[in-house]
Amino acid sequence: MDGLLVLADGETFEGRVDSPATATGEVVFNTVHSGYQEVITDPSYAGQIVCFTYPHIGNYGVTPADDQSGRPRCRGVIAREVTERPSNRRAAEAVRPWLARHGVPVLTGIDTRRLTRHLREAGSLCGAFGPADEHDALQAAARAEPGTEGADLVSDVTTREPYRVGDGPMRVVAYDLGIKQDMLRRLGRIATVDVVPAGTPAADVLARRPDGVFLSNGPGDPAAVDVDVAGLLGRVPVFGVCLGHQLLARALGARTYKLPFGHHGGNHPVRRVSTGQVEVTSQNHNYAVSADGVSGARTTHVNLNDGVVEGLECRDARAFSVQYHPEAAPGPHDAGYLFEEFRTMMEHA
Ligand SMILES: NC(=O)CC[C@H](N)C(=O)O
Repeated sequence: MDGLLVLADGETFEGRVDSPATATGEVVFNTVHSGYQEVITDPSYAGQIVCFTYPHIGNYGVTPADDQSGRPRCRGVIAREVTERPSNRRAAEAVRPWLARHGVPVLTGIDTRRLTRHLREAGSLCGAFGPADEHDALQAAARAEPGTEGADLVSDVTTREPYRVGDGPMRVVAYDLGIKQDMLRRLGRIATVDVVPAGTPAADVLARRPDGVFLSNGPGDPAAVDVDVAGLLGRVPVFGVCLGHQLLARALGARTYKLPFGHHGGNHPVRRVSTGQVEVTSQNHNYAVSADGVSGARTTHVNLNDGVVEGLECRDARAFSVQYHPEAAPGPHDAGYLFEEFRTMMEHA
């Protein structure tokens, strides 16, 4: 049926929707060419509608091994075209029925290039899409949507009970702030990992006598997420990724701020300051760390597109973090070495 996306600033985009269901959330664009399933099941996208700039998704279906959590996490999916029937006969399911089964609306046929240009110029905006004859209701929903600003979406995605994965030689406690499965797979190769809920006190974590603590990715505004990182610093090695990077930086005195439209893709160039080497990275974040105000830490990685701080290290506290995703899923594996650096830090602690 005819569909319509209405943004909070009134901009509209005509397309097609599969059902009368509507989707409301902060609209972000992701530029990956493949890996739509990893993006859609990444809990970091909770509260958001994802627009794929790549014009055609779904051609290899969905496969459980690619899930980054138990189900799709974004509020809605926008793409120029979503394949009806995957060409990959090994696929467990096609994308459209998979999304329908999980209640995630799909909008296709819109001018995704014009939407992307608009978000780049206007910045991330909340929006709502649904049947084309519901313009006024969609505009009201878009304007009423709080988005991720100040939103603690982590509590919606974290585990309620601790659980254990992996069989590596080290002992790691990982805060589940919306943790991706491929992060757990990478950690599980270097450690036996106790995954704990977001609200776990630092004292409980330290009582497990870990060799290291991992702070995971996750949705929403880091300023709205309450994890006692300061209670860990100096007592145990800490490695943070994406939201975990932002929380570590805040515990070190840094300010976090919202980027105009974030970094969401698989080809962001990041320079490693110590070697000058450039890593092509997988990224998915709307907030960033301001370098000023960080005490006792140095910037280890910088984004070559816009100079955003992409990594920090606090040698005294045996803590380091990156804004981008070393586990990829989706995207390149250039930064996989960071998990070995975490293991080395724990071995020499
Ligand atoms: N992938 C993430 O951990 C995202 C971190 C944070 N929610 C942001 O948007 O910046």
